[in-house]
Amino acid sequence: MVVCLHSPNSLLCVSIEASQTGCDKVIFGGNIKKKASGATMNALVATNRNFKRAAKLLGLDSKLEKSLLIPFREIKVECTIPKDDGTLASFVGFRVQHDNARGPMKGGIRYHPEVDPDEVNALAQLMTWKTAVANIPYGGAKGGIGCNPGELSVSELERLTRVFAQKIHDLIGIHTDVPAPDMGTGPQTMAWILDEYSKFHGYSPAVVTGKPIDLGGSLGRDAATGRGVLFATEALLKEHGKTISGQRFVIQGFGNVGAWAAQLISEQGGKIVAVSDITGAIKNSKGLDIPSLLKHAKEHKGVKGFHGGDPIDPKSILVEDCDILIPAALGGVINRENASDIKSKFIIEAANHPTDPEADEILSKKGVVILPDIFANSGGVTVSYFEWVQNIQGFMWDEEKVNNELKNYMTRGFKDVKEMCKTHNCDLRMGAFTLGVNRVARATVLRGWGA
Ligand SMILES: NC(=O)C1=CN([C@@H]2O[C@H](COP(=O)(O)OP(=O)(O)OC[C@H]3O[C@@H](n4cnc5c(N)ncnc54)[C@H](O)[C@@H]3O)[C@@H](O)[C@H]2O)C=CC1
Ligand SMILES: O=C(O)CCC(=O)C(=O)O
Repeated sequence: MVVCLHSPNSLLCVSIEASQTGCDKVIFGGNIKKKASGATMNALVATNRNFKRAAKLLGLDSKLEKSLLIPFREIKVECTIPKDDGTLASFVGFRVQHDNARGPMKGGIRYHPEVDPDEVNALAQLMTWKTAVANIPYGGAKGGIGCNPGELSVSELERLTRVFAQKIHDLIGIHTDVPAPDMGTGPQTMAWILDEYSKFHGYSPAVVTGKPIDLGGSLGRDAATGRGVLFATEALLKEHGKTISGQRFVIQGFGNVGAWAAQLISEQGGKIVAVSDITGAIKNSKGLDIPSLLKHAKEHKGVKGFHGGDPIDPKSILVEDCDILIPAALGGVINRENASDIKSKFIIEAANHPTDPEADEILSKKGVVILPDIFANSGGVTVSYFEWVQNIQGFMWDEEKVNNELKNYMTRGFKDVKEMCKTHNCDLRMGAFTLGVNRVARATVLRGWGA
């Protein structure tokens, strides 16, 4: 038997087919670390830096600081599936459970070629602070599989999801860890995980959120992250004596979050002047017709080729002229290389960790106001919480109640963040970090160490 030890040194994006390697089995080895590429800082280094700044502002004890930083549990599993053509493909799946001091760990599962252990770790940590900022009774987790979902058929995606669920089913659960969708996954992915989990543990809809409505999903969850972005933006603008109406927006990413944000913002009179996705970028200084663009993107699987605007270089999207920039795709996109060219006055972080700490410094000197991810995109996990509550109660809320409650949480969250900014004389990112870290630290100390 020939065994091939495979240790990729950069991206964990490979789908290695055993038949292609000439080996009987492919083993993914080593402690794989993704190096920061070009101007982008490693996601975990960046997140730890923000955490440490917050810990310093709070005057946290160094031992407590260390305990909050180390993840509760890191899971790495090999997922091999037969592809539709009969060959085998192996993928690596991760679930990092960062902290459970405030409740069950909570966070999405991402399918993307650039999923790597450091990034999943960073995203799991961000979930811990995010659920605390939102003041919902959860800790933080995140998962991912290094794959390109666009290159897999629906039945391949189903097999991959079921194998992943088989490997982690004992480590997730209604009161331990509750997954949800993230980039490259959606309600159907959650339905497969629910079905696979239920084979081992009995039917348990609350084990995942972001499910299809027919399986106990919540009304309003699909739009929740985008709607939360709208409420967060309204709260920020109000403080600056402005409203959404008449502001010019640029949005990077036109998936679940970006497309819903665009729709809801344009309904409030905001002008979306440019958007991009993986297929391309388009611009119309008079404002894009969002309903037509949504129809086009659905029919053509992307924004490319939309006739209601001019094509532009997707690389320039973040530096397009606008009042408000909304990154709603990948992490680390705003970095030391492009920060000084950014023209917007406000950045609303709909994506997770879109801004490097180095870019934060540059933008702060330019007077750009950044609404940080752990508050700005917390609408998704907040409505996930409502979904979990509805499942446990066995009682479905109407959409108006979901949206009204979401608005209450986002408005209160903004007030709480601002309060911390005042207390610690800091920017909104540190306001949100100190708020989240302080709440988790308090819960940790109250629970004690079982001595
Ligand atoms: N779905 C959710 O409820 C939440 C998502 N987020 C974050 O929001 C961001 C977007 O997530 P979703 O909209 O759910 O994912 P999605 O998979 O629905 O959409 C992702 C979008 O990003 C675009 N994209 C991918 N690579 C790109 C690139 N190199 N340049 C430009 N566009 C690119 C895709 O074409 C697509 O339009 C992620 O950072 C995710 O972690 C945060 C909170 C909750
Ligand atoms: O809805 C959830 O539970 C988590 C959403 C998520 O992954 C995120 O907020 O980044």
